[in-house]
Amino acid sequence: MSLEQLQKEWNRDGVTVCEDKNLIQVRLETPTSSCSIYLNGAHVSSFIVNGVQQFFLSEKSAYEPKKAIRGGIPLIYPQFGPGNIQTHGFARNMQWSIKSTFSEGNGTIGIKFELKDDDYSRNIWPNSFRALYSVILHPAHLELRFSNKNTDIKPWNYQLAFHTYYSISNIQNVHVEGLSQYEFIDKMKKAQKFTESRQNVTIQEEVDRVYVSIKPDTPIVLVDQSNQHKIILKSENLNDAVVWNPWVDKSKAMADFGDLEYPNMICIEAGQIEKPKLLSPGEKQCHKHFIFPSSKQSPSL
Ligand SMILES: O=P(O)(O)OC[C@H]1O[C@H](O)[C@H](O)[C@@H](O)[C@@H]1O
Repeated sequence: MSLEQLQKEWNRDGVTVCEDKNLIQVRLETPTSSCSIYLNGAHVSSFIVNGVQQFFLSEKSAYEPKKAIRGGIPLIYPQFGPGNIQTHGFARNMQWSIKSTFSEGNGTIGIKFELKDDDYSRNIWPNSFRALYSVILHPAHLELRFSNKNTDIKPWNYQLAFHTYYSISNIQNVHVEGLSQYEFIDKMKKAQKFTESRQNVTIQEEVDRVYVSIKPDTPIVLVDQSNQHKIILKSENLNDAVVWNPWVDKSKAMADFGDLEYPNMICIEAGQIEKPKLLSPGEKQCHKHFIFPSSKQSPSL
């Protein structure tokens, strides 16, 4: 569908379809918040509350069809990896279509995207699926709902992650709360398992960990001490959380990431990673993730 057709079909109060960096993007807006989502990957690239950008986006990111964007929220599906197919799956590389826009009251504005298997996906992963992804912008927080259905005649399993890149003042000023006493798979140490002993998880080197079996309703909190900014993360039906910062060497090795950008970002990813979900033919699963920023500027949270 052309940009003009998409605009005619979907533009309304609080929803604008536009072109950005040669890709189609949808912008959602409430009086106090906004967010942008590329159809390529249904990739949320920006989330602003009370004028404060919450997400990191690399200046070196590619913006091309079939390529992942470095920053915001790459949607990782149907595999996190390592596994049989490309790391982090293919959903972040594919063009999603818009299914509907909606409001659930209280000043919210939402958009639902759809992705189904096609020749490209079946060439990578030989299974039929239908995925729906709703991005719901609230006046002061973001809600993400992902559901997927097995439309195949055989069972298959999947992993999922909201691979969110947060913008921070400096990695030295931040810590993550809520992970204490959880086991984690340390990808920097041959995927061995350890138990987190710290109340406040800080980062002083390359970190790549999957914290597992996090109790439902446990909030994870990203605290930036320099500007009193906090981001509270909550999930439903997602058991794991990744903490990642590439630090010096890995930053240099990534073509789509600046060598000196690592102090200004941290990824905290809510996901279903350690134990993939099995879906029988016709079966469906839903997952939710919520991002609540709060700072001195927005004391209501
Ligand atoms: O380069 P990407 O595929 O986007 O992956 C970037 C990073 O994402 C995750 O956090 C993984 O745990 C890391 O191992 C990986 O390096």
